[in-house]
Amino acid sequence: MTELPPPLPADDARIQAALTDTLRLAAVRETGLLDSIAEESFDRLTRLASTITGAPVTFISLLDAHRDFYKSTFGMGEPLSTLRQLTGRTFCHYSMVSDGPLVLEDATQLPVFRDVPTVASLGVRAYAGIPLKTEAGEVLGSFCAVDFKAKQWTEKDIEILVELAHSTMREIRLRRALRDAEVLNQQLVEQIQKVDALNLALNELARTDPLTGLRNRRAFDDSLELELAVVERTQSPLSLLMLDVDHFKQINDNFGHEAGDKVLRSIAQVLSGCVRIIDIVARVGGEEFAVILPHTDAQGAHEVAQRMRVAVAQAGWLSQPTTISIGAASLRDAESACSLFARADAALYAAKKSGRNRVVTA
Ligand SMILES: Nc1nc2c(ncn2[C@@H]2O[C@H](COP(=O)(O)OP(=O)(O)OP(=O)(O)O)[C@@H](O)[C@H]2O)c(=O)[nH]1
Repeated sequence: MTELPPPLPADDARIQAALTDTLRLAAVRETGLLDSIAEESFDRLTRLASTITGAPVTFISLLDAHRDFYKSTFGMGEPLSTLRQLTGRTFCHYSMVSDGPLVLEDATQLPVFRDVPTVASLGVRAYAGIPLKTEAGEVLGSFCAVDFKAKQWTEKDIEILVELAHSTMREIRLRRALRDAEVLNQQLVEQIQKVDALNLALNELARTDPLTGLRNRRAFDDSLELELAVVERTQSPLSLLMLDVDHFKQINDNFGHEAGDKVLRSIAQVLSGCVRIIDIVARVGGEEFAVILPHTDAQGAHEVAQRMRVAVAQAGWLSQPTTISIGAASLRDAESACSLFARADAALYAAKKSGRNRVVTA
């Protein structure tokens, strides 16, 4: 490389303008590498550069507005290897504004370059820096090799450094693509979570009676099957109440459909207020309700049913009392949900037949 003329140092104003150029700085920050820790994928490249060129020190610099950040250093030794950033004018600044590789055999012999602080402070004499250029033409920093004695860089040395600078840029692009993919992935996860939440809400809606907010018939059927499965394991008692509002047609006829709706909502509240948290209250028909009472025998079920009947009768929502009839049935050995439901319903029918506003146990 001795036949190359010594490079002309760029003037300070040009370097300063390039250092603080907003597009270039944005590109540097976009790498996401500033202040990041050392990584093998970059260290491998600086190590290789030293091995092949024989330069004792190699490094990858990223030029922020007011400091050089070293993403990877090789051969600097302690404590220099922990010095991951430099301030003041550096060779990399000249490399940034040089059109191609900046190759200096002996900085101490060259005007301006000899005044670069690291010449005096660290004893740097030879420098070869390959600008790290984005596809848009922004220079992020340099891939550099340094020697502490004058060095005649061979063409092969420079070719290798140029190749490794390309590899560094590929690594930077790859990291960027990975980050973008991670962001996309995160967005996808969030979308899936939203859809899941919506599905959950929809499912809940499909199982809820819109008028009273209680479980609807479908949810009731599922709950009864589930509770029966529990009973099969635990052998605990379980009872079912079927409730029907007495003469509800008259309520609608006398006070209007809206008043009828209001009564249904109020009954739902009263029934819910009469049970434990594990009990399940559902609206299973127009003016029909059902209550599943886990861990409750016939006597317990009768007590709950009476409590509900009295609470509704005493409510006084309308100028005439509202009453309910209740059929109660307790699960028999190996009985199906269907059979239990039919027996409770038959008991309800008996309560209606025998005068209403009463509880009949199957
Ligand atoms: N307001 C209102 N009325 C309803 C709703 N669903 C059913 N109904 C009414 O409830 C009434 C039920 O009447 P019937 O089945 O004859 O029974 P009932 O009048 O309560 O008489 P018994 O059950 O024999 O005491 C009908 O008039 C239905 O229109 C509802 O969501 N809102």
